[in-house]
Amino acid sequence: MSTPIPQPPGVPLLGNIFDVDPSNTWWSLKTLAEKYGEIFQIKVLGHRIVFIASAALAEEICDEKRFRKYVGGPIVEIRYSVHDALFTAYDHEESWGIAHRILMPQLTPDAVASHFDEVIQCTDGLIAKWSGLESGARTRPMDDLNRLNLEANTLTLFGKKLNCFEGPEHPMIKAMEDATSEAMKRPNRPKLLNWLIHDGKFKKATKVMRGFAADLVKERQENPSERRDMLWTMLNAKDPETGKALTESQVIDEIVSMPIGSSTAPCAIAAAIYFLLQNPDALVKARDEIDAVVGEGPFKQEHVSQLQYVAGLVRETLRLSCAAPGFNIEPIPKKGDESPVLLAGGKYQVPHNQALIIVLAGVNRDPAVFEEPLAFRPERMMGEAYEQLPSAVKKWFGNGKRECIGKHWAWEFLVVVMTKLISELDFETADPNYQFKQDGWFNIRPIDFSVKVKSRTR
Ligand code: HEM
Repeated sequence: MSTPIPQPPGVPLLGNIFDVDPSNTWWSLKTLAEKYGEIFQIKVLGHRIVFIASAALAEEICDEKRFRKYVGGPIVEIRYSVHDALFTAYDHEESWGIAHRILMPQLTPDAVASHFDEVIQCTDGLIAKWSGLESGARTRPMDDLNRLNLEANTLTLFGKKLNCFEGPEHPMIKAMEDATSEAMKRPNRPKLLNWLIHDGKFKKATKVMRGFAADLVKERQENPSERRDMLWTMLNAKDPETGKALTESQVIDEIVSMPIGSSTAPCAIAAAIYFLLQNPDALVKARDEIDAVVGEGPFKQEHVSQLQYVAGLVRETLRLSCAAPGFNIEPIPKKGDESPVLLAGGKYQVPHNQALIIVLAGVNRDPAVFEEPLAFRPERMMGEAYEQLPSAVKKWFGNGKRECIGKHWAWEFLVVVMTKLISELDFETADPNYQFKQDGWFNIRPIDFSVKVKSRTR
């Protein structure tokens, strides 16, 4: 006999519509995970969704022999903007393999390391801006970190300097926010309402994002360069397996997908600044390590792998911030077999085609794995201690075949930016009563988090 999957009581007809705040879905899911534990379900507009919030169950459904990525809900909606790109392709679409094989060589650890100087250059822009702020001025780190991310992403992958720190925010940042927020909200609204009221915003954001990508392509075509970067690869490389190249429209799809994926990284950095302010001991340890490894500088690529405490700090940030808050899984269909899928050795049962969403806020804080799961302890994310953790609590970049293709880019960016911020700036909490809360769409960031920042006093 299986155990019923817990579900909040809900209301007649509308089900659990009021249990999930449409403007902060992931915070609602975190709250439900805290209440219901390892597994729970909700029903909205007749759809049942099952959420997984423990390390053991996440480990089980990350088994690629039984389960695969579920392309549904918001991921299907954002296909309006990027079609069958890497992030949005269905399992059966050939486009995924073609794009993956073409683009992967540009995102290996070595390829990413070759852009070290560019990431430093972009980060120097941020540091100059922050150290030039008037004494005592408050700033919201998220705003400038979004600018830094777009600047670094566009420069390293597409060879274009945007000068994002100057003037008003680049329109791409708002367009990504608008498109992803719309994609998250659409599945829970009646179709007619989407069409009547919300299509306009989605179309406008998509036009801005695709226009941004088209301009990058046009500029490169009009000014051919020796640079063999991601953009060159997108425009020239062929899939070694099928011999196919990306079509013009697919190039735009993949260009747009990169800054959207990458916009998770600034969310993690903003959270790391918060965690360090709350944990001054960790800041001291990180500074001591950076001072010992990099010293008076210059900071070089070969230092990155030596910064073990900073690496632990970045991993602990990814664990606790859940900057990418979850990902979707479904059972691999078996021809002619519609029998229920058993979880935890039969303790739970779900239909053969049930969408399962991993809520990392539950998995990453599972008390069965972590002592004091809410404490920020970079040490548990270093060396042997880290190696021994179950793989389910290290899924901040997703799972298996559909794991984040930008994970090495993200890692380099996070370690380099954190190292420079820690060694060159002093942060102070702007509001001592600030309560950490996050919101967001495809990624989550601290809400209304402000700091005071100045050059480091040595
Ligand atoms: C801290 C930073 C990042 C985190 C935590 C993160 C997390 C993730 C996760 C969890 C997935 C899997 C999504 C799913 O299963 O539906 C994913 C996929 C993806 N990410 Fe990232 N990501 C980050 C940075 C980046 C960067 C820097 C890029 C681009 C340079 C990127 C591009 C992508 C793409 C294209 C996919 C789809 C991959 C595929 O299905 O083949 N991400 N990411």
